[in-house]
Amino acid sequence: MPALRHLNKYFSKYKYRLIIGLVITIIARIFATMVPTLVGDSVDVVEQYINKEITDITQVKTGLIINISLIIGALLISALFTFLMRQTFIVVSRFIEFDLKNEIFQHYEKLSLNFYKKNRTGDLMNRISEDVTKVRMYVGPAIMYSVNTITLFVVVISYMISIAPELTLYTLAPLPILSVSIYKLSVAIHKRSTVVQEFLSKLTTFTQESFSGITVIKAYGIEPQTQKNFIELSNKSKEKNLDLAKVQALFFPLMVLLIGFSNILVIYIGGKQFIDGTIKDLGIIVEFIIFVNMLTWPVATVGWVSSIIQQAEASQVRINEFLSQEPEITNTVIQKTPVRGDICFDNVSFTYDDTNITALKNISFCIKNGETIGFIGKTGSGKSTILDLIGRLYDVSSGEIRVDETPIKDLNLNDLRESIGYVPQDAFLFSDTIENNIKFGNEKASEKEIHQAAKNAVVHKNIINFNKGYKTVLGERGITLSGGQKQRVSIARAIIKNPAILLFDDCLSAVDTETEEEILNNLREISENKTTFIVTHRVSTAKNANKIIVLEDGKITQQGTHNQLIKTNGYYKELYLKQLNEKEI
Ligand SMILES: Nc1ncnc2c1ncn2[C@@H]1O[C@H](COP(=O)(O)OP(=O)(O)OP(=O)(O)O)[C@@H](O)[C@H]1O
Repeated sequence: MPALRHLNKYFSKYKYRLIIGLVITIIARIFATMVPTLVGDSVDVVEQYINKEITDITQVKTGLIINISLIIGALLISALFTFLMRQTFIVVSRFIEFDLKNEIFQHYEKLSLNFYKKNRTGDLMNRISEDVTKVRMYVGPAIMYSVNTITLFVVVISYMISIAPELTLYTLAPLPILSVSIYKLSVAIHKRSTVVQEFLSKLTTFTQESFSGITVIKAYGIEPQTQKNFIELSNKSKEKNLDLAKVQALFFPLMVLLIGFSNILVIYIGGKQFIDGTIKDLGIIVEFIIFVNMLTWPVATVGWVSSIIQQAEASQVRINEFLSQEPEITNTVIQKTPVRGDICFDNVSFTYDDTNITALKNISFCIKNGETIGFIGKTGSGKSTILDLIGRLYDVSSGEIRVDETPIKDLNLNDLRESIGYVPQDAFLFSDTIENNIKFGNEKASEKEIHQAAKNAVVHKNIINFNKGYKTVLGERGITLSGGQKQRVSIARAIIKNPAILLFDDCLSAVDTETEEEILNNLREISENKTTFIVTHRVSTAKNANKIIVLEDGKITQQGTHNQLIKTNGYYKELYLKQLNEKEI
């Protein structure tokens, strides 16, 4: 089980708890094994009375009362320690589950965007939830039952051998069959439950997508078709569930059958040995029947535990596969490197690994702190890619980006990202209050600062019109903002961070031109001591920039100020005239 070695560090972390668990288990089992002996003794007392070896009934009664009190005492102590055993092992398994989930999540966060493109979200989620749960079954129940079984075996079997070796052999003979059968059954159950799980995921994805896209479903009137697809899928799911139920139903009958068989063997062989005098006391047979029943579940768990370990190993292999991935972009600089915001692209080219699309070709430009640069160009011309490279979401394929004269790779990555306020093309807001969504840019922001940022992004008035104002919850359980409102909340989030570099990726596209004008005016003041990048399709958004760069197919085709560019024939002038006409219309 090489993959499961990854968990050794956690076992070592919780070693004292595990050792205590081991001691508790041994105590619990020792007290539990006292019960059959006491029952056997009680039968012997009665037997001696019947055989007239004891004639005083009071002596029999006293013997029985003492034994019964001892049985109750041993059972209570054993129950208490069994409770403590679960408390120790299962609690440790929950701790390890928590640690492992955190380890995976932290690692996910470090991984680069390429990792997220190569792997599906469902897969990422499965490894942190389902796979961790399977691993927990190994660190919790599997270890607990193994310790329990080994302890019980050592204590019980050595005792059984000491009092009736031959009978012990016959009694234990069917148990390995039970163990192997349960193992085979567990494997079959696992296979079928994996299929059931897959169908459950399919059903969940289907329903989730249907609810998210309910507007489209209703608008196109495809409810009957959706219903049909759902029924087909849930029928298949039901069939797989029935398959699983069939093998699950075999579990307990199989156990009962094999226990019954062992009991018959004890009675038959024990009876014969009693008759021929090999066994002296009838109490031994009674003891052995109880022992067999005590051993059955632990023996069954050997098979069950083997299957749990196999599943955990497979899950840990999947988890390790992600944990072993190195982030493509790492922070190699420990010392602080504060960022002022002078940025130069020096002959930068960039090709996306997965699509092999060369999004940028020999791009060179410089911008100083306090200046604004606009990027304009057809869709797919490489504008967003430039912003991604500034935040080092990707590293350039060739050329160099310098920030404050330092190559971007020689900057402390955390300082670089902390100095950036980024407003993406698709504004993403969390299912949280508007206030918290804005504060995401600066956790320490006061209420006044939040309101000011929202005012600068011209969304304050919209927010206060909601019943709960800034406390309005967004997302699935809350209200849905319009596209333009989302963009402006996202702008407020960047502004409140007060960063050295502001990156606006086509984030005014859903805002009317008047509001856009108002936001741009506010930004002019805010960005006085900042470096601002504005990506847009609208001339009106870029026109006040100190420099405008026109991109086409990843190359710079034009650059200059608005006034220079409208006098030069080319894409910018054409766009300007077109948008001017639209405005007049
Ligand atoms: N994450 C990505 N992985 C692979 N290829 C990408 C990725 N993002 C963009 N591309 C490709 O790179 C090229 C440039 O895309 P980019 O998003 O930079 O263009 P854009 O000018 O911002 O476009 P738009 O105006 O439509 O936002 C496109 O051909 C696009 O298909």
